[in-house]
Amino acid sequence: MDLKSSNSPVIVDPLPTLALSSTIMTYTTPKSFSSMGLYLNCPKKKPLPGKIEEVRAAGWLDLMLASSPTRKRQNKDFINDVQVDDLDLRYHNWMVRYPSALTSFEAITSFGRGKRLVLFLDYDGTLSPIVDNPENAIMSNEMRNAVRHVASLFPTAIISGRSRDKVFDFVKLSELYYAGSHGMDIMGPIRMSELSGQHVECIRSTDSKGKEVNLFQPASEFLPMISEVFNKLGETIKNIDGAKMEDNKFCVSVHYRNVAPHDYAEVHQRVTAVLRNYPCLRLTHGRKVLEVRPVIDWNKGKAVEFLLESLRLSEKEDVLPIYVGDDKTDEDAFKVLKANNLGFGILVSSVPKDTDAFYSLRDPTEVMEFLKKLASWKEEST
Ligand SMILES: O=P(O)(O)OC[C@H]1O[C@H](O[C@H]2O[C@H](CO)[C@@H](O)[C@H](O)[C@H]2O)[C@H](O)[C@@H](O)[C@@H]1O
Repeated sequence: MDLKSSNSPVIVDPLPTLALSSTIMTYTTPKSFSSMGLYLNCPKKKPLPGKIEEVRAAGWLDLMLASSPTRKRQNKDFINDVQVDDLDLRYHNWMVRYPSALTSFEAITSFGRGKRLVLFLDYDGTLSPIVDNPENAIMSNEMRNAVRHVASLFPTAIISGRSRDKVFDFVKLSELYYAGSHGMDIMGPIRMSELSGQHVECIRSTDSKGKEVNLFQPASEFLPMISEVFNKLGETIKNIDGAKMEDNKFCVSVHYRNVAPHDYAEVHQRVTAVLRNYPCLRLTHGRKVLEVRPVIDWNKGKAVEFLLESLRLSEKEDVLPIYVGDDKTDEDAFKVLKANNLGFGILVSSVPKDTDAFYSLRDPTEVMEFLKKLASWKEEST
């Protein structure tokens, strides 16, 4: 794939784009990119903002400050009941547009009757509550049992920003399909197109139980670059109190959940200063986390399409995919389901948010309740 080709699809990222200079490049862009049409032009980056005001002007600082507000913290900041009531009112108004998947359960199941459901689940904030230390984002046994139960009834996949290995270590269920690194590392079933001899860029492998599976890693040629940038970012943020790196294999997380808000701009500036030398990497924003990833046309939405195809469940009218997730990156999957009228997304949020999901759930506890209800419904209806 020619990186300079003007025919490449362009990623449309709703977040502010990274304001960077492309003057110095220490890393050579991989030349032998595969021919799947996933690789995009490495964008020319704008000059690096020098002052906090410029970080704010680019929209990042407000995003970082607003990221992942918890209900508890908001309530604490509010000084009178009227404002708390106002928040509740806004949430209730929002839920008119994005009704609870629990209270709308009957509508969901009557739509799903006679259809084959496929479940896609995000991990952090969906199956496990958001916690200060990413290493401690443990999934409860009750949630694991609920996921195991639905997976015995419907094809089920976890699609996470974490590395595939790490999310498997948390979930520990071999009966699921896993996509790590925001969908850039998929372990799924052998694709039918492969069996019929068509060329698909997957690696044949075996899972933890020795079953033959396919590995799809569209960003594998970025691995050396990602590992180099991981080290540089670690070095640059090491003396910012509370900042923490996480290696997600094909992407890198820079956590600032435990950083004092007055240092947020500093975190952003240092990260963007490193990235100015890597025009083939881009920066996105999650819940108190900056995420660095390759500029390829691949995301959680594409991973959903890929898995549906691998499972021979794409373009079938009797298939109903449901995606449950809490974060900005899950919106790519919500969009794919909505745009193609395939199925629907459920946003996990306790505050009003713009979303392409159809329904909402407040938190992982409600997600668990929803999964249990789905399992009971399926068992009762067969
Ligand atoms: O796609 P996901 O499975 O939701 O992964 C997205 C990021 O999730 C994790 O970070 C988030 O959860 C942490 C644990 O609760 C929390 O400390 C952090 O502030 C959140 O952003 C994970 O650690 C990241 O690497 C993922 O990119």
